[in-house]
Amino acid sequence: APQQPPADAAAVSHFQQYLRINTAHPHPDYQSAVSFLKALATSIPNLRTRTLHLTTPNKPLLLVTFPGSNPSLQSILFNSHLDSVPAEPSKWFHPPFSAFKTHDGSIFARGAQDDKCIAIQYLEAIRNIIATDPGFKPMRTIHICYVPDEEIGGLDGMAKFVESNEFREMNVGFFLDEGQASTNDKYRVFYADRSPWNLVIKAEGQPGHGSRMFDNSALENLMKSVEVVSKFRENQFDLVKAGVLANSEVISANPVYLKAGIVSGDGNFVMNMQPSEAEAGYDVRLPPTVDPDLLKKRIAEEWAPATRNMSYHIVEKGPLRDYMGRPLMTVTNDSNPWWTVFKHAVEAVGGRLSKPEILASTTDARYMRVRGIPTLGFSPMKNTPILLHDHNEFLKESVFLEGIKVYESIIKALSSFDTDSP
Ligand SMILES: CSCC[C@H](NC=O)C(=O)O
Ligand SMILES: [Zn+2]
Ligand SMILES: [Zn+2]
Repeated sequence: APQQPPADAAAVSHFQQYLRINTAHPHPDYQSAVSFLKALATSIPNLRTRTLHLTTPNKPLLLVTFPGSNPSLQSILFNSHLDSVPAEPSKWFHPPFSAFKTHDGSIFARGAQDDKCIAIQYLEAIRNIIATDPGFKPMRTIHICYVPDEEIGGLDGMAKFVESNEFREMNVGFFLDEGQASTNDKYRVFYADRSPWNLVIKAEGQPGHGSRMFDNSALENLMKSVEVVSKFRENQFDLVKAGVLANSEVISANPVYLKAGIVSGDGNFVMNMQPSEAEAGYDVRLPPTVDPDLLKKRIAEEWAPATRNMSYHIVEKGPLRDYMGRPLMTVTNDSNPWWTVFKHAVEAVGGRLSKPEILASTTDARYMRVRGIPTLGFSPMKNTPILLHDHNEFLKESVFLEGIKVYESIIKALSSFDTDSP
């Protein structure tokens, strides 16, 4: 194996140890994850830790703090969620909680990209800064939070945290959350997330014998709607395929379930009965640039029209506007000083950023943006296939280590930046 400085080998080993803790839903081992991270943080001089229990004892939130020399300045908060989505071991080359490292340095594990890399990188970056300059003290206080439940919407995690006194007292000025891997030489950065809606459309209709022909059966009505939604989806997707808009800039409406039919005692569907009810579920995502009321009107008039005996239910899984009524987007130009400092810090270590993007999915960043806190999504992984939530998620150790250097630069720059944003 190639020679590796001991600090790098230790950082990689910490990453692997963390990946071996199974924090996948539905039974994430948060206790082990928090004890591990707490021990890792306390092995670094000057870091303090606090564990908060905002809901039940089995959903802890770990807060790591590096106190700044000027507590009157707004602090910086780095975030990483503790949980992962499940993995199907039989579909993986290496067991998903083994953190197996191949001869070419690829580390396979659920969470390697999403988002256990940044959890360890934040801490190792601070460790390196202090190792190089034992007298280093940030001017602004730096916090890292490790939160539960991001993958299931964050209601018992970040949503509760931002309501807490602990959070209010932190006086956060800038928030850095997870991003996504980039397949090219530039790092990606995200200034907004799409907002998720869970949409259920239901049809009711006349039941009847399977042999009868009549109008307005529930399934016939539902299938008409399914076609209409598919057509809308196709039009949106065509804009992406034509290169007019990015994936995350259109509305997606993907079918996730269909439910209909009469089930008999033996568990099979009854074949000669037309059901009186049928429903379809959609995962809908709205970019912050669209008007949600227009989509609601379309759903009411075209996707689930009462004239076809249809009804619908939307569960909005996140806010669309901040407390000032503005779309949830962080400014990425020089009018936002945090952006300028962040960008220069990435460039100072030879990194290049691609054009800021909207994230196609949803993260806990929305809970900060809704409070007007400037927030970027960033996970420094370049030349890396995008494998979050996929089988065989992996990250190369060289990419992981390079990310630590990027955070060293970001942490130093942001924590010593002295004009408070307006
Ligand atoms: C309803 S919030 C869901 C959050 C989840 N986040 C990551 O995948 C997502 O589906 O985007
Ligand atoms: Zn994530
Ligand atoms: Zn995820």
